[in-house]
Amino acid sequence: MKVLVADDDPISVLYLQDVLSEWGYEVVVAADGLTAEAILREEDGPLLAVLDWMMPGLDGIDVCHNIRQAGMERYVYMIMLTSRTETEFIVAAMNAGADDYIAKPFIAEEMRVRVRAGRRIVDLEQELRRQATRDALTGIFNRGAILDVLQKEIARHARTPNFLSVIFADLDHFKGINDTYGHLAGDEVLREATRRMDSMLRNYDSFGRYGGEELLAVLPNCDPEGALAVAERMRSAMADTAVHTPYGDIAVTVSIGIASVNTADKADMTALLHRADGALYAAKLLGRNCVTAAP
Ligand SMILES: Nc1nc2c(ncn2[C@@H]2O[C@H](COP(=O)(O)OP(=O)(O)OP(=O)(O)O)[C@@H](O)[C@H]2O)c(=O)[nH]1
Repeated sequence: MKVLVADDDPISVLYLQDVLSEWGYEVVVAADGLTAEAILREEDGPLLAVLDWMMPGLDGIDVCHNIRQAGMERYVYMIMLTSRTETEFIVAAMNAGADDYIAKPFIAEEMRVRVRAGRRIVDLEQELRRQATRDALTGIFNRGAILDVLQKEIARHARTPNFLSVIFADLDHFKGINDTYGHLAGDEVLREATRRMDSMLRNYDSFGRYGGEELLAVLPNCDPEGALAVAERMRSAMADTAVHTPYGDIAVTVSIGIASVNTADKADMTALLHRADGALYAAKLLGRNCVTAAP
């Protein structure tokens, strides 16, 4: 796990770097408050931080305050390093958003257990977030989370001329699979189908379970031709090989509807989903196991 050490005293930084690396942490260093804040705000920034109170630019208190105000999605656990241990200072640090403090000069063992306590909180927070955003059966995003991703992608690319595509995929005659092989076999098929289709997506695409056996992929920076190619790969990943389950090999196909929008054209999430859903309906009408693009 990454830990940010923000301190303008190079000796103190070296010592902290030494002990934290020895305990298995990956240390990121900032020599002033502004750099510390910028690092913590990075998309993949550290979730744990040890901040010196006195720093040039922004001090540790300002950094805590700004990070809490930033409304970041992930929680950053911040430990204030301070030579001021009177109650009023501690209260000020905690009020600014610090989670804990350590008196300077610190004893390594105390630092170790306090950072470990922080790590426990961060781990718990991440697990809660995972449970809240993932579908329990398939492990892909749940409906709320994939719609959240789509909304954010639309907002992120608003006013940039760029294509955003969505893919709606629905397993064909899934009720029949449940009826013939049982619900547990249906679950296996659903799990394997999401795994196969997910593996056809790029790293920056997202995949979620929209409803029962209806899946939604969000493809940023992907034009209609690109989306068609991905959807076709998803379709054949299902049609080409039956799903091997303890209840027998089960052949299953998927119908797919796609819709693309140029994000410069004030994309509307509901309208985009509606178009993709219409395309999926058309694919079902065409006899299933095919891909249809919305006009
Ligand atoms: N095993 C299993 N079945 C599910 C799950 N979620 C939804 N289903 C089933 O998926 C089936 C969907 O059936 P329908 O909506 O009639 O669609 P279909 O049989 O796939 O037919 P078409 O979509 O028209 O090709 C229902 O029988 C649901 O009970 C799940 O998590 N596990």
